[in-house]
Amino acid sequence: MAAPFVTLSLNPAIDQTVELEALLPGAVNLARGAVRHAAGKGINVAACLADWGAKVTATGLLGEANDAPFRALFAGRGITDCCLRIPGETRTNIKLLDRAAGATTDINLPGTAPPAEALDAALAPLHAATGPGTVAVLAGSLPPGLPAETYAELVALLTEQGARVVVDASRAPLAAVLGAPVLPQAVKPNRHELEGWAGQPLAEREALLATAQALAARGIALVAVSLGAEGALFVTKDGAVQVRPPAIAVTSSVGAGDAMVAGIAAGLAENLPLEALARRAAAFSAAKLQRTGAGLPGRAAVEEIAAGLTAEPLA
Ligand SMILES: Nc1ncnc2c1ncn2[C@@H]1O[C@H](COP(=O)(O)OP(=O)(O)O)[C@@H](O)[C@H]1O
Ligand SMILES: O=P(O)(O)OC[C@H]1O[C@](O)(COP(=O)(O)O)[C@@H](O)[C@@H]1O
Repeated sequence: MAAPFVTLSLNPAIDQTVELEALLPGAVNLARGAVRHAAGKGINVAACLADWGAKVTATGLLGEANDAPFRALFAGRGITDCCLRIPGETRTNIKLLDRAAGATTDINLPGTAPPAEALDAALAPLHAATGPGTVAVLAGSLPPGLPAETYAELVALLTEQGARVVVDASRAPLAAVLGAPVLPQAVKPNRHELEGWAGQPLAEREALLATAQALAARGIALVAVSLGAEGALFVTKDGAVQVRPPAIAVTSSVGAGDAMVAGIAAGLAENLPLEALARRAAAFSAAKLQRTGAGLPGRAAVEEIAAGLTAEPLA
């Protein structure tokens, strides 16, 4: 039977989070400590959905030399592990938490080029886990050597299989998805990614909204534009809302976007109306911000946060 949720992670990562009093570029920085987590966009989405209580299958590529943290995460969360192991290591991305500035500096490595035959072998379980009603999440960068059209082609194939497809990508893969004849059900660019696609700054909310509305008018059912501490815009062809985050202490913003993607996927699976879906997605992010590493505190806590949020209608 097809899984309700399937994620694809072609370029996952181990996130090494290094905590500093203050980041001083060009100087010797003494860290308070460091932690390592299995991560990457699709993996983080799978962890959040599993913590929400959903049945999730994780597909994609993992380096066989350092897959222990991923195996532990899948086992701990009850995620079905259908990731293909390939020779070598999954990349390590560095996250520098600057406590004084309250900011995170991300250093994301390119990842390792997979062997030629690996892509088809990795995609077979994705297709096997997909059927009518599946929500398929394609998230994160592509490793070196994979064509920019990889996600765009998958959107068409998975849609043909009856899935609702959510894409979280940037740069050339995002442009390919947005320019393809078959569009996904939902996309979640952040401001920077949407500006990169539009080829111009989108400083004002009106410009962001107009760009998102143009994409929705072309046939993407939900366009979510995440704006960090300003929250996010959620746009359909029939309406638009902004949800602002609750006042909470931020432990780590790494993975907040992935949590939002998971919330969108959970909302799509239940056919939630725009306002409820937006509050759920923002609540997933808010719940994630209170912890380092992927995941949520559990469904009841997330629902409580969602109940306290307001979706402000936009003209
Ligand atoms: N510093 C922050 N304070 C409050 N909420 C935040 C903060 N950073 C992120 N969020 C929440 O997480 C969501 C996703 O974060 P964002 O940084 O926009 O995504 P991405 O990680 O994809 O760049 C935001 O829409 C917002 O709801
Ligand atoms: O696949 P990319 O674009 O290189 O990003 C990978 C990085 O993004 C993350 O998934 C976090 O993403 P968000 O902060 O946007 O939610 C990290 O875990 C990972 O190191």
